[in-house]
Amino acid sequence: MSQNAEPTWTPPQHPVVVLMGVSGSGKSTIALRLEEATGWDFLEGDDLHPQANVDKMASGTPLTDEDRWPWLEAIASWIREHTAAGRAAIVTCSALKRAYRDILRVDDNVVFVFLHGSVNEIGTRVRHRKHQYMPPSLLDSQFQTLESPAPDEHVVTVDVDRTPREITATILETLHQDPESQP
Ligand SMILES: Nc1ncnc2c1ncn2[C@@H]1O[C@H](COP(=O)(O)OP(=O)(O)OP(=O)(O)O)[C@@H](O)[C@H]1O
Ligand SMILES: O=C(O)[C@H](O)[C@@H](O)[C@H](O)[C@H](O)CO
Repeated sequence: MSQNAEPTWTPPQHPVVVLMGVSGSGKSTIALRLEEATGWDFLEGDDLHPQANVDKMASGTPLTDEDRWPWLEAIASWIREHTAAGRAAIVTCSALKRAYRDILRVDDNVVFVFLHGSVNEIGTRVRHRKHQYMPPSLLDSQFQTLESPAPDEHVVTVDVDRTPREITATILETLHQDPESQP
């Protein structure tokens, strides 16, 4: 794990954790584990894609910025409701570009966790899974679009070459939550 935040960084008391990364990096897998461990509200960001976006991806065409803006705004609204209410939460969203993350970073309660892996490693995973609409052929464009978080974004980066349990424990420790709370 590399923690890009300053050494003195303390997690917010009621964080909204955005699990980001390319398709197949493990966002949903880790989010479900975090949800089980913490009981925090959970949004699968893909559930807010309009049908046109889903159809486009299913046909093997990458989304454009224009396709993504309204989707990102919808996720940001959900995040804002939670930070305003002081409710901790977990969200999955690819958030591939900095401009996308800037929309989601509604205030200091938002903590991005970047699930980082190589195209080979994640490629093997997506070829071996079944997904409702996302074809493995779109993985290259996901990596081409990805802007790795810059140090000043204070994103927590976690390598995905470990078990989901280990990755989740690392994230819980970073958030000052009990890693033993995982079922
Ligand atoms: N740490 C891990 N080790 C091994 N396999 C993993 C790990 N994390 C996830 N996987 C597997 O990799 C595949 C992709 O994971 P997952 O669906 O959670 O990714 P995702 O980022 O949510 O993908 P998408 O954005 O396309 O929905 C799944 O088959 C999952 O079981
Ligand atoms: O920004 C994007 O291109 C999309 O969010 C994709 O990442 C897909 O939604 C996801 O990978 C499928 O699950």
